[in-house]
Amino acid sequence: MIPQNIVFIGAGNMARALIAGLRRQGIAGEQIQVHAPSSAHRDALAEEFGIRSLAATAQSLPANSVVIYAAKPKQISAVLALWRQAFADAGVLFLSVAAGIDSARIAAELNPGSAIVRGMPNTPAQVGAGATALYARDSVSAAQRQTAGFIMSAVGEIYWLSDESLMDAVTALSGSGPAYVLLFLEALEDAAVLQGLDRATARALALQTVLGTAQMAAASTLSPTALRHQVTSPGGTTAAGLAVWEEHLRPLAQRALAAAAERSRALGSPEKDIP
Ligand SMILES: NC(=O)C1=CN([C@@H]2O[C@H](COP(=O)(O)OP(=O)(O)OC[C@H]3O[C@@H](n4cnc5c(N)ncnc54)[C@H](OP(=O)(O)O)[C@@H]3O)[C@@H](O)[C@H]2O)C=CC1
Ligand SMILES: O=C(O)[C@@H]1CCC=N1
Repeated sequence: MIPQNIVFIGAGNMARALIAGLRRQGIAGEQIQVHAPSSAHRDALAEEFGIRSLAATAQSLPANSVVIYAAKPKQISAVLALWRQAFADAGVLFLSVAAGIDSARIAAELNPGSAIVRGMPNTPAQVGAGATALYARDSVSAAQRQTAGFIMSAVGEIYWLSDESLMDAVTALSGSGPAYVLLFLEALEDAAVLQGLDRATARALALQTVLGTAQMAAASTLSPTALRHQVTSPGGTTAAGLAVWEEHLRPLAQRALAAAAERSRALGSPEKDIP
């Protein structure tokens, strides 16, 4: 179901990516509103995408509105307290992309019967290549589920979860993942410069290698392991490089995802002091 009125709370990176995607999908500018404390930020989005800038907290919203929470996790309680009245309409679908904040907490602070979908997108959404995991509470109707899927599909692939507790792992993998891949790119580039390549060539080759490999893996029916074996000649260069990666990479990946998932759980805990 195509939403008629979409309100963004937050005018940062994720809001911008989603608004761009929705406009690409043909959602009219007047159907989208954005609210954030900084008038400069929300007005800039309004101008760029032809949407409406919402200065004050709305007291009521049209039926079947979708509210997309795209401000920081630590602001969610204050925002819910301010907007609670406007969300009281049973038809409002609340879609939160805040890391760590589970839907039970949102329901407790909003209204136990509220229709709430939790999503975890990632920044490749900026170019329509995002990966978003979604979880819907029981109170979400089939039409609302479809609406949430439509919105997040505007910026890439969607994956529905039936167990919300997996959202911390998803956040650690695909939510934070673009930063890991970018760090990997930086590390490859620096290492290639150490081997004598100029920086521009090192950057271009590293980027095309990661991009091409991801495209190859996505197009193939073979597993990553099988594809890796195709690159690895016995006694060759790849085997020599892989021996070094294998020493550290898997334990590092496990520690990194465990740390990120733990942080996701901490962000969701109102008792913890979140910086
Ligand atoms: N960045 C990422 O890779 C991902 C982020 N997320 C989640 O998305 C959410 C947004 O992240 P991101 O876009 O990166 O953050 P940004 O810092 O880019 O944007 C946050 C926005 O929230 C606004 N804001 C702050 N306080 C309030 C308030 N009281 N009411 C309304 N809006 C407010 C800010 O306003 P102002 O413009 O006035 O400063 C800003 O526009 C977070 O919850 C994050 O966990 C999820 C997946 C990936
Ligand atoms: O770092 C964060 O907390 C957010 C959530 C996932 C990606 N960025």
